[in-house]
Amino acid sequence: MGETDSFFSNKSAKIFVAGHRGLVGSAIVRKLQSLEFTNILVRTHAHLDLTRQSDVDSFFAAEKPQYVVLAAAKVGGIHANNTYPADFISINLQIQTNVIDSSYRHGVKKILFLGSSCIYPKFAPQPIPENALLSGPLEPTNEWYAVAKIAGIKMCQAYRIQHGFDAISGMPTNLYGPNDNFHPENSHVLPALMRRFHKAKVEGAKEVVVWGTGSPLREFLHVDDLADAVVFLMGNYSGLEHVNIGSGKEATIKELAELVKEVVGFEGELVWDTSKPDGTPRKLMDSSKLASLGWNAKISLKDGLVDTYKWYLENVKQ
Ligand SMILES: NC(=O)C1=CN([C@@H]2O[C@H](COP(=O)(O)OP(=O)(O)OC[C@H]3O[C@@H](n4cnc5c(N)ncnc54)[C@H](OP(=O)(O)O)[C@@H]3O)[C@@H](O)[C@H]2O)C=CC1
Ligand SMILES: C[C@H]1O[C@H](OP(=O)(O)OP(=O)(O)OC[C@H]2O[C@@H](n3cnc4c(=O)[nH]c(N)nc43)[C@H](O)[C@@H]2O)[C@@H](O)[C@@H](O)C1=O
Repeated sequence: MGETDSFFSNKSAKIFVAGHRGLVGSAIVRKLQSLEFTNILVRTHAHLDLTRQSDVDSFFAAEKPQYVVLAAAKVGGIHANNTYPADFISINLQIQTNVIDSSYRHGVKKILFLGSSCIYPKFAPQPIPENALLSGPLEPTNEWYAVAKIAGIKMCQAYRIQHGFDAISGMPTNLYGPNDNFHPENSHVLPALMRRFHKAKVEGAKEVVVWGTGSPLREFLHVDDLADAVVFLMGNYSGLEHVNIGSGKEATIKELAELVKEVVGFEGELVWDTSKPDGTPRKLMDSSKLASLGWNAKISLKDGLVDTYKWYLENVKQ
């Protein structure tokens, strides 16, 4: 079946995984290694700053990767997005523009760009289909990041239309798992709560503060499922439209907090800080397009939380 077939058939192809030390990039490297890909190209941020156009160009000219997965980005939770809008729009636009353009100009066979479910309008129809893109106003707490990600999708489409470049985009829902960012303020809700409940358990605290009202709904996907989907798309999809990547399962923030509390073993009370923003009320994606291609998520939220807490205890300095 032509081009898409060749990704799985050449295990020695040079694959650049940008952002390989992050939550997503590290999971993609693990997945590629488990499939016995032998030529995975990585660079730390310190060795290659992807916002520097000429450095990125020189890197691609010297290394000539055949495939690229772009998992390097400025990423954070609701507070970070709301507090550092300039960083979220400018760093992401720079990284993705440099990597997509250099990939095209240096003969990369295929690139996968990662966006996020926040690209969709705040009040999009639920579950959100791919064609809800640009159909209404964005959620204000993350519109800067969303605009950058929308530009990334459009850049992939434009390079495909004008140059025939095989650039595809995957839109993951909220992710979690090993190598997540557990920063107390700047992280996403799941690692933030895991850290806070763990600290409270160790210190014998009676209560834990959780942000917002607890009513927003979120769809969570374990990063190992996401990595599986990314590799699946590299081998099986070459279309113009971006592809939603979700679990199809949603929980309120209150339900999530109760589950994290149970997994961590904290026995105190939850206190809601309603001065903190709720963000989008609901963002369940319609992942039927990916399902029709033959991919579905496998890891339940409970199992994923148990796995992530184990990783946290073994790897994060307490
Ligand atoms: N986490 C989530 O819930 C979701 C993530 N995504 C998408 O997945 C992708 C990866 O996110 P995630 O793994 O969570 O993010 P992380 O923050 O865990 O990882 C991002 C990686 O990118 C690197 N990076 C950042 N800036 C630069 C730069 N200028 N030059 C080189 N490397 C850089 C970081 O290195 P360093 O730490 O050294 O700066 C880090 O290794 C992003 O595109 C994100 O939008 C989409 C939906 C949800
Ligand atoms: C992946 C996605 O991630 C972000 O959007 P978000 O889904 O709103 O992300 P979040 O995980 O930070 O919050 C989810 C919900 O949880 C509540 N909440 C409770 N307590 C804590 C808490 O302690 N920390 C955080 N961060 N949130 C908390 C919080 O108030 C909100 O209602 C964007 O960056 C966006 O750009 C994006 O792509």
